[in-house]
Amino acid sequence: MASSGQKVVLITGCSSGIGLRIAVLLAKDEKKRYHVIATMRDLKKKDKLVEAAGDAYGQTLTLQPLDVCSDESVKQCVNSVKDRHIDILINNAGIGLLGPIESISMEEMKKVFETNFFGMVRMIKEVIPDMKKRRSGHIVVMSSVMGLQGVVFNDVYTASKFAVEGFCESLAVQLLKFNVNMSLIEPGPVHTEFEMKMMEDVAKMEFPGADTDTIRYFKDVYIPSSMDIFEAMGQTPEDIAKCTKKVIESSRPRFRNLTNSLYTPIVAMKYADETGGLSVHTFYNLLFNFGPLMHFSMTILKCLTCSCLRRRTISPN
Ligand SMILES: NC(=O)C1=CN([C@@H]2O[C@H](COP(=O)(O)OP(=O)(O)OC[C@H]3O[C@@H](n4cnc5c(N)ncnc54)[C@H](OP(=O)(O)O)[C@@H]3O)[C@@H](O)[C@H]2O)C=CC1
Ligand SMILES: CC1=C(/C=C/C(C)=C/C=C/C(C)=C/C=O)C(C)(C)CCC1
Repeated sequence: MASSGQKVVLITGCSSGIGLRIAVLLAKDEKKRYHVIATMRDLKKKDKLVEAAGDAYGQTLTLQPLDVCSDESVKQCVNSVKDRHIDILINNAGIGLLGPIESISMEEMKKVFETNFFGMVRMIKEVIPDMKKRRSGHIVVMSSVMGLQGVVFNDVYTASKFAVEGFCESLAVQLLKFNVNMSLIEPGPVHTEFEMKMMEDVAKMEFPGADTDTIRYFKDVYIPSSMDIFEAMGQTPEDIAKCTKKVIESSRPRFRNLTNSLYTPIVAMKYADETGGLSVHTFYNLLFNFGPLMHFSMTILKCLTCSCLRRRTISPN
């Protein structure tokens, strides 16, 4: 149970990756300012978290089952919290989906929206009545740079994160009237199981319904370039956890928080040309004309990220 003065933080999707690291970092806060309710849909997967939490487990960190795709599970979990008092909700649970849309079933696409978008909405709907009543609270959402800029062959995942962005941007205004803050964290590539799960899915894919050219562009052009991007730009889940901690500890938390300054030019490009042409053609060229030279284009990207742009992101340290 939280002791007085401690902030209650509920985090979704703590069995691995970013959620696990945020839970551990907050639970190990040296001033013990947080009581972390780390949730996961299958408690059989708790070992990695329990081990990483060490002494904090059972003290500043407790576990609860929570599946963001189930109304009942969300209700049960929030009801299990003393007085339903949650100071900070961190919506982290999410899944990826990669590949030509011709090969992806509608069921798979709906699952991505059910988890990434409706899962977040379900959580927020459950906690805001109490936060509004108390005139205090902070909702943090793990969005993505793919919520700001579309990326080829990530069509459905990107769409789910765009939905997250639109929803939160709209709700943030109303919540501010009740002194409830809303913050989006916008990571680029992060080395977690997310990356592994997607690559495993791709290896198994047979691409029904897709033509040979599309399959070739996906497997021989996109995948190697994407691996280069992960290698050159990839952050660790610890980096994202540190950025998230900074955001929740800020006296005036920002709404959007890029974690990787290398992405700033990509996002800026979108706002530099409202017709969208600059983004579409730059991405086309980077992938199809400079794809084999991706290492080289990564260097250009790094040069573009000058110090004034760097100031606009939150460094993990
Ligand atoms: N890795 C990356 O490159 C990036 C990731 N993100 C976002 O970060 C978030 C975390 O991803 P990351 O840590 O990388 O990936 P992981 O796959 O390591 O973690 C995802 C977590 O979400 C959980 N989850 C999935 N479905 C549900 C559900 N229905 N209910 C509850 N939990 C669920 C998973 O649980 P289980 O073990 O049960 O499957 C797991 O704990 C996601 O929202 C993702 O979109 C954003 C930008 C980049
Ligand atoms: C930037 C960029 C590319 C890839 C970006 C990738 C792979 C981003 C991954 C982001 C993730 C994993 C976000 C999770 O939410 C391409 C298309 C190769 C073309 C050149 C520019």
